[in-house]
Amino acid sequence: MLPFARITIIGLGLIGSSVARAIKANMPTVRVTGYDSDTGVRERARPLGFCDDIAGHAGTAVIDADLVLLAVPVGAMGAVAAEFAADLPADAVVSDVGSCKQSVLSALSAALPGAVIIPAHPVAGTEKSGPEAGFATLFQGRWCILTPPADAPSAATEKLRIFWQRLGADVEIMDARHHDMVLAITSHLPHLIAYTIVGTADDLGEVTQSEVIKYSAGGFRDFTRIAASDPVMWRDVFLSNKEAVLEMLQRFSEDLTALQRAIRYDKGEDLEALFTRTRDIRRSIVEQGQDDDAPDFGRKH
Ligand SMILES: NC(=O)c1ccc[n+]([C@@H]2O[C@H](COP(=O)([O-])OP(=O)(O)OC[C@H]3O[C@@H](n4cnc5c(N)ncnc54)[C@H](O)[C@@H]3O)[C@@H](O)[C@H]2O)c1
Ligand SMILES: O=C(O)C(=O)C[C@]1(C(=O)O)C=C[C@@H](O)C=C1
Repeated sequence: MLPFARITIIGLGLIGSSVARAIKANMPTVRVTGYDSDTGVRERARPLGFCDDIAGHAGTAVIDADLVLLAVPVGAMGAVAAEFAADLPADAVVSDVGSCKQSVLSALSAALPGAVIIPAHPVAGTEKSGPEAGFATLFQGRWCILTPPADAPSAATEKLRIFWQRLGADVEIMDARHHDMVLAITSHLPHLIAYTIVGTADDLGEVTQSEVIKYSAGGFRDFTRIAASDPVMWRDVFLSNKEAVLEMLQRFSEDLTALQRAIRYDKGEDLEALFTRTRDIRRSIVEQGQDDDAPDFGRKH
C-alpha cells in the first residue's frame, strides 16, 4: 500500500530532485508535481523527467497533493509555505528535508495554522546542488530523522515513515531540539571548520599560492570538498541553528585551546592520548561497517 499518491516537491535542487527520482524508482505509480521559484531551475528540471509536471506557482503545485515536501533552504521554508497556504488541501501532510528542525517547525506552523506538519531530515547529501546533481539512490541505507511535534497525528507520522523507508532510508524519530544539538556537532560544525580552514589557507595562498594548490592532495583536499557546499543553504543552517552551533563551537574552542597548550608546553603524552582515542573511534566506525570510504560515510549498512 502506497503511503501517498500525489506528491508535490517544492525546491528542485539536489535533495528535491533526488526525492523525485527515488519516488520514480521505487513508487512509479505515484504522481510527482514539482515547483521551484527559479524559472531557470524549472526549465532545467523539465527535460530531466523526474517530475510528471512542473507548476508555475507554489499554489497550483499543491492544489490536490496528499504530501507536500519542502526542499528549499531552511530560511525560505516559512515564505514558501505562506505562498501556498490558501491552496493547501485540508487533509495533506506537509513535510520538509531541512537540515535543522526547530526553526523549520516554527516557520511552517506559523505559516500553515491547523495543517498536519511532520518535519523530516534525510541525513544524506553531497557538496553539489541543483537539479542535475540529484540521484535516486541518495537515501539508500541512510538515516532519515522525523521530528513530529507532540500533537502530530500518529497516522501521518507512520505514513511518512513508510514513505522514507520506501526510498531506502532507515527512519528514526527524535525531538526537534535534540536533533538540532546532535546535527550541530556531527554535520554543522564540521562544515564550519571546513569553511574556516579553506578560507584561512586561501588568505595564506595570496602569499604562497602555488604551495596551497600543489600540496592539497591529502587532508586539505577533503576539506575543500565540504567547503564547496552550497553557500545559501549553509548560511541558513548556521543562522537557523544558532543556539546549538554556538554551544558546540564553544566546546570545540575550549578543546582546541587545550590542544594548543599541549603543543606549546610539549605535552606529547596528551597529544598521543587524544589521537589514540580518535583513531579508536574511527576504527570502531569502520568495524561496524558504517564507513569504508569517505563518500559512504553515514550509511547504516
Ligand atoms: N545538500 C545536502 O547535503 C543536504 C542534505 C540534507 C538536507 N538538505 C536540506 O535540503 C534543503 C535543500 O537543499 P539542496 O541541497 O537541495 O539545495 P539546492 O540549492 O540544490 O536546491 C534548493 C532549491 O530551492 C529553490 N528555492 C529556494 N527558495 C525557494 C522558494 N522560496 N520557493 C521555491 N523554491 C525555492 C532553489 O531555486 C533551488 O533550486 C535545504 O533545506 C537543506 O538544508 C541538504
Ligand atoms: O556528504 C556531504 O557532503 C554532506 O555534507 C551531507 C550532510 C552531512 O553533513 O552529513 C550535509 C547536510 C545535511 O543536512 C545532511 C548531510
